[in-house]
Amino acid sequence: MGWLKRDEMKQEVRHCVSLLTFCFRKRRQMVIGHRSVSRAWLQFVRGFCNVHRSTDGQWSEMAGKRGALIVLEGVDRAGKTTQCSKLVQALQQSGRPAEMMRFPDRTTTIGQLIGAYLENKSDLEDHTVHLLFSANRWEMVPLMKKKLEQGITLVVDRYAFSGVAFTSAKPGFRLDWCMQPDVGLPKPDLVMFLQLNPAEAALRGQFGQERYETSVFQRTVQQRFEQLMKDQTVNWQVIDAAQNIENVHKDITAHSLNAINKAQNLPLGELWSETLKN
Ligand SMILES: Nc1ncnc2c1ncn2[C@@H]1O[C@H](COP(=O)(O)OP(=O)(O)OP(=O)(O)O)[C@@H](O)[C@H]1O
Ligand SMILES: Cc1cn([C@H]2C[C@H](O)[C@@H](COP(=O)(O)O)O2)c(=O)[nH]c1=O
Repeated sequence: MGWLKRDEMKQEVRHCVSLLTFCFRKRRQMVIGHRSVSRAWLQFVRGFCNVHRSTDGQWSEMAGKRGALIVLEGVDRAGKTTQCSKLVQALQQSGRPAEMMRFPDRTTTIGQLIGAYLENKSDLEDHTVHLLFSANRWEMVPLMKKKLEQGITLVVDRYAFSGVAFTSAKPGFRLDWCMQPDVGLPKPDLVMFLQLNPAEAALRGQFGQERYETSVFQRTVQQRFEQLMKDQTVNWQVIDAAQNIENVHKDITAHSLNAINKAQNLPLGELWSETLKN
């Protein structure tokens, strides 16, 4: 038998820990007097193997091995949601704890105001709605940090880059003004820009229903994203989103695995803290 690769080794260790946990739970039920000894032994085994199980039952590595913050960006209908779901599924299936988030998160009180605005059910002043989008990210920061610390990789459908690209596509909005409210957010370890011609994106499912879904506006949004991608403090990767779904997924997975490996021993950064200093 050949040597096990690092990931296969980790899988093996996780299986052993599962088995040991099961055995000791059974033993605990039988030998009540030795309960504390069994618990201590279990903790030792998990600590030794550097793994723990989160509340939703996923295995993850302990302190020092944080999850990665991975963001997918692009114009409307570029395929972000499709690819976020596929990536999370693939990571989970390979034993890497991962969860999806999306912005705007329309479930919160702030998110509901944004949702009504996007669906043209209400009107909001342009600066106000920009700040609401940003507040909708800040309200999720404690949860995001907690999950990353637990070793869970977060795959995020849009982030502050959409915030800046969409608002600055409106007349009278400077890029740096738009960036300011999001300075200091958790900095993504990787931002993948799904590159697709806005004209092609407009041909995909149900385009045109929400406020920003006009080809003219999306073309300006695309230009603003291109300006943001010049910032070398952010790890941007451009993905050809005109390929079929499986090939886009392959590209995204390769970049993500690389970012996950690199991020696990690095501290989480702060977005745009350096970029806007001068
Ligand atoms: N690579 C692809 N090729 C063709 N169609 C695709 C591809 N990826 C996604 N689609 C289709 O395009 C539509 C939009 O996909 P999806 O919702 O993933 O995009 P999105 O970028 O999240 O959109 P939005 O930002 O507008 O919510 C869906 O009907 C989806 O099935
Ligand atoms: C995060 C964010 C998004 N937007 C825009 C971009 C889209 O047109 C919608 C969200 O649509 P989705 O289908 O829910 O992805 O909102 C924005 O203007 N500002 C932001 O910060």
